[in-house]
Amino acid sequence: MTATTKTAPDSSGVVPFAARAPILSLKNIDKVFGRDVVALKGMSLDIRNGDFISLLGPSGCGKSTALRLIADLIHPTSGSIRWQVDKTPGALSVVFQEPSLMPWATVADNVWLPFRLQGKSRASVAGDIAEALELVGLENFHDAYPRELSGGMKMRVSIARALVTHPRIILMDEPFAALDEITRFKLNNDLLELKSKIGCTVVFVTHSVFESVFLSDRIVVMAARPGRVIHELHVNEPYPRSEEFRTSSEYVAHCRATSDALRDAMEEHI
Ligand SMILES: Nc1ncnc2c1ncn2[C@@H]1O[C@H](COP(=O)(O)OP(=O)(O)OP(=O)(O)O)[C@@H](O)[C@H]1O
Repeated sequence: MTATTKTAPDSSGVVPFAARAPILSLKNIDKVFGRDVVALKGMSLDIRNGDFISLLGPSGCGKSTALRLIADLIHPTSGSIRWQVDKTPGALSVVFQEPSLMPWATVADNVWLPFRLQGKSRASVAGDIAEALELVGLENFHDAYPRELSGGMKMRVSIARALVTHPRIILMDEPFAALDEITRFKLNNDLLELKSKIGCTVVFVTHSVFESVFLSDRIVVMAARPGRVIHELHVNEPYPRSEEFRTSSEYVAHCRATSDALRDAMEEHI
């Protein structure tokens, strides 16, 4: 099957996809590990300013590989990845499933890390650190240590660390998968609020149809063996999205369409 675009009914308030300026483009990417593990085949994706893109698909379809390629942590076997805007230091940041905080450092020192790696003193970026912690609701925890925080709070620190450099793109690899459902819902809501405040672009890896529909305006559905894009769905529903959206008929319709696309992905083998 070739990649298709499924477009959900239009609603007001969402910037049309075609009107968004491109930030980064993947063109016809192949990624082969070793001799014959084809993790990605012919993947193309335009990431545009303000997108919230979810990469959704079965285990092994190459979601994390795509994210690592975008983050420049690994390189494509063939194809190209091009920034369409200037890539300044801190223009891209990554949030992983594990918060991976330094246990010996305070919350504020953990958030300082990306600047520290750029050689900037903590004093010179104190305002940015305070702002990032306030954005994730941890303004009273500057001096706490990771061991004093819940799982959800640790993930908030990890998100603050990703935000602190004011990135153009935030890549998130199943950041909430290890959290309980209530914390996950809360962080989903907070992430959308955060995005509307700072206007960043997000690429989010998930296994969850429900999470992808709630958060995204573009859902890229991938199939495995070899990893590739088989559908792109647009969730043209306005932000902010509230708890009411989770129980609306529109949400249910998008979840059904996304489940159908995921079923295609599970059945696809070249
Ligand atoms: N460093 C590596 N060396 C060899 N094979 C790899 C490597 N990284 C990924 N792969 C393989 O590439 C394929 C895609 O892996 P990837 O982790 O990107 O999938 P995924 O969709 O993120 O899976 P999951 O949902 O289980 O995390 C898999 O077959 C995986 O085993």
